[in-house]
Amino acid sequence: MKIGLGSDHGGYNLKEEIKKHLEAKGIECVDFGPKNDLESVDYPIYGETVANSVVNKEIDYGIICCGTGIGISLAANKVKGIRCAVVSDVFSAKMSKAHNDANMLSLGERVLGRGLALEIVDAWINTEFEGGRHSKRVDMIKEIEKKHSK
Ligand SMILES: O=C(CO)[C@H](O)[C@H](O)COP(=O)(O)O
Repeated sequence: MKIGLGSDHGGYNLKEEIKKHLEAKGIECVDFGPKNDLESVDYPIYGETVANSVVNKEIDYGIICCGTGIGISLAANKVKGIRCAVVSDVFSAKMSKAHNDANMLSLGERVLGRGLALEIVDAWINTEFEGGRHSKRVDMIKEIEKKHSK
């Protein structure tokens, strides 16, 4: 499994913690930046960059962070084919994969402690999409996307 990571300055430390955590498990990570949190950067750039890499199949999944997880997820979700879930609890992390087939996860460094954030990451990467009745609903989301991308 290859995971792309990105953040803004507000999510930088959490991105670094997630990278350490995943690499310690032998999971390959591609870090799309930023390289430090010394300056303020704009989250849409990093949300879109990681999202592009997911839809281009250069990576399997994306995990992105900003202060709240919200802004960067909104940017990622503008990329056709992305289903990015902002998550703050383990149950929603599991459901975002099992029911919604989320291909990106977004976390807020100013919302979550490190321990919970890493539990959420583990729950998310270890959960599979269940398919079945959920496939039809995910397909309906894709239809909406098609309708609005003309
Ligand atoms: O959470 C975020 C977007 O949803 C950003 O990280 C946050 O807005 C950055 O704020 P500031 O420039 O004040 O550090």
